[in-house]
Amino acid sequence: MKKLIVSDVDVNGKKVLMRADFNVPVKDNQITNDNRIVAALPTIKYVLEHHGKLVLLSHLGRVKSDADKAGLTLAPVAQRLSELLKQEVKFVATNEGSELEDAIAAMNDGDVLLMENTRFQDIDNDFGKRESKNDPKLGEYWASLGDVFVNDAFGTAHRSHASNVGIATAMKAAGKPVAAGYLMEKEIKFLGNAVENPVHPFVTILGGAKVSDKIAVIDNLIPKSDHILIGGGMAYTFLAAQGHKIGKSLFEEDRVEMAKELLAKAGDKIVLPVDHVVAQEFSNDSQPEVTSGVDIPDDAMALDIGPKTVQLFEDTLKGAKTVVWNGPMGAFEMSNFANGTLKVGKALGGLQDAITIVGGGDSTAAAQQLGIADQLSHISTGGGASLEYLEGKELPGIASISDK
Ligand SMILES: Nc1ncnc2c1ncn2[C@@H]1O[C@H](COP(=O)(O)OP(=O)(O)O)[C@@H](O)[C@H]1O
Ligand SMILES: O=C(OP(=O)(O)O)[C@H](O)COP(=O)(O)O
Repeated sequence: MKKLIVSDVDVNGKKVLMRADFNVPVKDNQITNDNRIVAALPTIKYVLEHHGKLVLLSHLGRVKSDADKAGLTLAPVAQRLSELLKQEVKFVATNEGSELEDAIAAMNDGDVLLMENTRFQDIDNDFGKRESKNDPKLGEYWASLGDVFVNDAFGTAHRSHASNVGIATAMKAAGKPVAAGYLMEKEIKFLGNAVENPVHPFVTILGGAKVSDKIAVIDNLIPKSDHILIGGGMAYTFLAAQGHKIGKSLFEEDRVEMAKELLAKAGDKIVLPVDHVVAQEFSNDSQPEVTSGVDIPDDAMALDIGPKTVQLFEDTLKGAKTVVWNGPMGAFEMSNFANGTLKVGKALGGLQDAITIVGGGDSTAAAQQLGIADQLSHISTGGGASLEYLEGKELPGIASISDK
């Protein structure tokens, strides 16, 4: 079904609400990779050049308590966006109430404003997670601030939250247009083409840290994939399910049963690490050691795949024609544990005539940091979103955009 695109709607003089995915890696309030901000620029520029009043919304990280707020403010994003646009981006340090409403009322055509992290609404209220549980009243409130809603947050499209689905639902109920942005359009086009008739061998590579989020996608990827390589923080729940010792490695006990079922269903399609780079602590100062086999000492945690695993993954990737990769193979932000991610990325870059897709905020950052991004066919801004899209699922963020 064809979706309404931002260029299909009149934005001139209108208050344009735009949901972007500015969930960028941040350390000590410094953005360490601005890929997701850069990816939103075409839509942002379109609205500004066509004299809209642009009101931006995004989440950043996962807000569980007041203590998280200082580290998860969107203020650094406003600053970076302002540098990229070479124009002031007004940052409003709240996302509800008169301060925000007054700031929007004061906007001129061509102005841009960013409100504070939408997930600050996940704490300190009677509803509970108002944003992440899609409190309809919150969606209605945000929708009341604009004339048009543009959803360009592909990275968040697998979530049904107030700032994407909630606003869209309320806008449509009020007879206002809900359009996709250019990034959303581009991602759907590329991923759609890649998976409609994927050329085999089709290899899926999964890693990263969001185990409980992403383990479920494996079920639907088993029939589509010839091989599923599992590394990074994702691997240890599977190794534990096989009865291996995993020491202090990342582990989600309540996903062990699911891991067992997936292993039984996938047979030898799932390829797991056979050795690891371990350390005593989650720190680059902690002495790295390579294990001789698959078991991990009780006092150590695995922070990267080991050299035998790198070889195994490289061998499995040989001849692959379509590869989808989400999640780094280790804690690549620390130089001692970046080798597995680098080698797997290089193996992808070296494939002949293959479609290679990397998705996710951290995976993209890893590919860029390690200098392999330009060797890949497509860098998707969505990790979980691209995986669920590839599974064939209808993503709620996309479904809630108006049809043409
Ligand atoms: N073995 C590991 N132990 C702990 N964390 C890991 C491990 N391997 C990878 N990670 C972490 O996973 C994070 C990225 O995971 P995730 O958010 O799922 O990826 P993406 O953002 O690309 O979708 C990185 O911050 C990385 O440090
Ligand atoms: O970074 C994101 O997902 P990703 O890590 O799967 O790419 C999105 O911004 C969604 O964030 P969430 O997984 O906290 O809902």
